[in-house]
Amino acid sequence: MDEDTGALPRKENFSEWYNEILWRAEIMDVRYPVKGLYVWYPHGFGIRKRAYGILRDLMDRDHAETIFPLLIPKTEFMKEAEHIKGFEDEVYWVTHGGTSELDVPLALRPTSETAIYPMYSLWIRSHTDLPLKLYQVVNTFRYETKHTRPLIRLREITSFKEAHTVHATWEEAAAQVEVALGLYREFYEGLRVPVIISRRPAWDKFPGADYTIAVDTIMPDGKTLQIGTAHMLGDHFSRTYEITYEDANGERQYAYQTCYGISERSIAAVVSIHGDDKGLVLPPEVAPIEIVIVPIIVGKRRDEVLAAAGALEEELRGAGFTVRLDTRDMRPGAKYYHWEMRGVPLRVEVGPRDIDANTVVAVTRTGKKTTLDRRGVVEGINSVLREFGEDLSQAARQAMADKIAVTKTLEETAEAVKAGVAVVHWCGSQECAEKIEAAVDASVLGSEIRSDLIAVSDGPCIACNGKGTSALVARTY
Ligand SMILES: Nc1ncnc2c1ncn2[C@@H]1O[C@H](COS(=O)(=O)NC(=O)[C@@H](N)CS)[C@@H](O)[C@H]1O
Ligand SMILES: [Zn+2]
Repeated sequence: MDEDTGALPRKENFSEWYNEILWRAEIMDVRYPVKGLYVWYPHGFGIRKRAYGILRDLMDRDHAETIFPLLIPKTEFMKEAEHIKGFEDEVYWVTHGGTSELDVPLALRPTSETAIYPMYSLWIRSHTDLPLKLYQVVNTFRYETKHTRPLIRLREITSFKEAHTVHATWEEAAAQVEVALGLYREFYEGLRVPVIISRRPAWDKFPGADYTIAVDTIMPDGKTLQIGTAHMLGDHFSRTYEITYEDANGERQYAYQTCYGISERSIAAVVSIHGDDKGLVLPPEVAPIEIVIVPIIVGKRRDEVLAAAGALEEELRGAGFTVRLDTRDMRPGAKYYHWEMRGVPLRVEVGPRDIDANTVVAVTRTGKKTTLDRRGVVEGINSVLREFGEDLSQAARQAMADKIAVTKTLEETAEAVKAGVAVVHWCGSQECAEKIEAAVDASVLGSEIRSDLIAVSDGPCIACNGKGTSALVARTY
């Protein structure tokens, strides 16, 4: 990559800041010659790798990972009416193999229900086969007609983690939706990304689902980003794909299902929420390089400093950190700038004074400086990084809290959604939702809100004065 120079746009100009940081911090190259398809730079891929490592650890607690085929025969895809209606404008079709036309066109999976469920129908025979909980991390394809955006709205979703579970009863499936939301909450805690969970209105639920519960975060420009969803599928798909099981009395029953997904929007959230005017700020948990060592080389003691820096690198690597010793022939300030842009959480400086005092200077990405004893340096760094991660969580929570306003009238709501999320009383009717959306130029995002930053209450619907409860209204990505 060409060495970067010059300051980023200020983060308050979020859209420009976001577009520039993707290449300046070597996350994604947007120059691929197909709209909506982008290329991971290795540094960005390293963030994804660590983030999805956390996600897999959570999923592997009680799911099994596998991979289903990418291509779905039209005959299977077209079976579930509501699902088709929801996706027919977004599906890519493969119609030829080489020069010969395929007798059955093949869909590129937009999501994998119609690839997986015909196999579930073959695999599930008895209640002893249940519950079945599988997931895959694959690329999926959606011919998005809305504005595409790297990491946020892609036509090839490269990091689509989709779980598909099968249960004997509706209640067990409903409980699994709650398990999924718990996993997502833990995942985003690991990324230090605050979330608001809510139930999507019926007209926004996943095609073919009974209901959808979504995980949103609030981006720096006040718009919300849906960074995960969990769907209760009931027995809609099991009736369409004949997923039945013999119960303990030998009766054939239709199974009940859920599915839940996360994509690289999780990385968009990390980049957007923690970044600052100097570049990326990465939580240690997902930083491809956690520590960069910068030797402060002063004249004749050059070799001594380099030797000390090398020994420190060995020790830190031995302790399990991903560490980089930067011995490039550059001013220290230019090195600081380079690694700050890439979000490295901790810089450790080693100079002649430190050697004499048997200390090192640790500087976090957000500028907190600590002098550490060279002896016990691993413990010292661990506590500095732990505190750094906590500080990121707190700052992100506060930033979210500052973007949430409880509003009582349409006028107040119209004002509030320009900078963030409004919490209003809504009766739940589509008619009132449309009135609200028209009046405030934002979306009714969800009800049954779960967030420790929002106190849910009852009150008169701001559109009809009827019995209402708290609901989210916001502009969305
Ligand atoms: N075009 C897109 N680009 C990036 N991420 C997307 C895109 N479309 C959806 N997502 C993300 O993927 C998540 C799951 O997608 S979904 O349509 O809501 N749900 C499903 O596809 C279900 N089969 C659960 S896996 C969404 O919550 C959203 O965060
Ligand atoms: Zn109403």
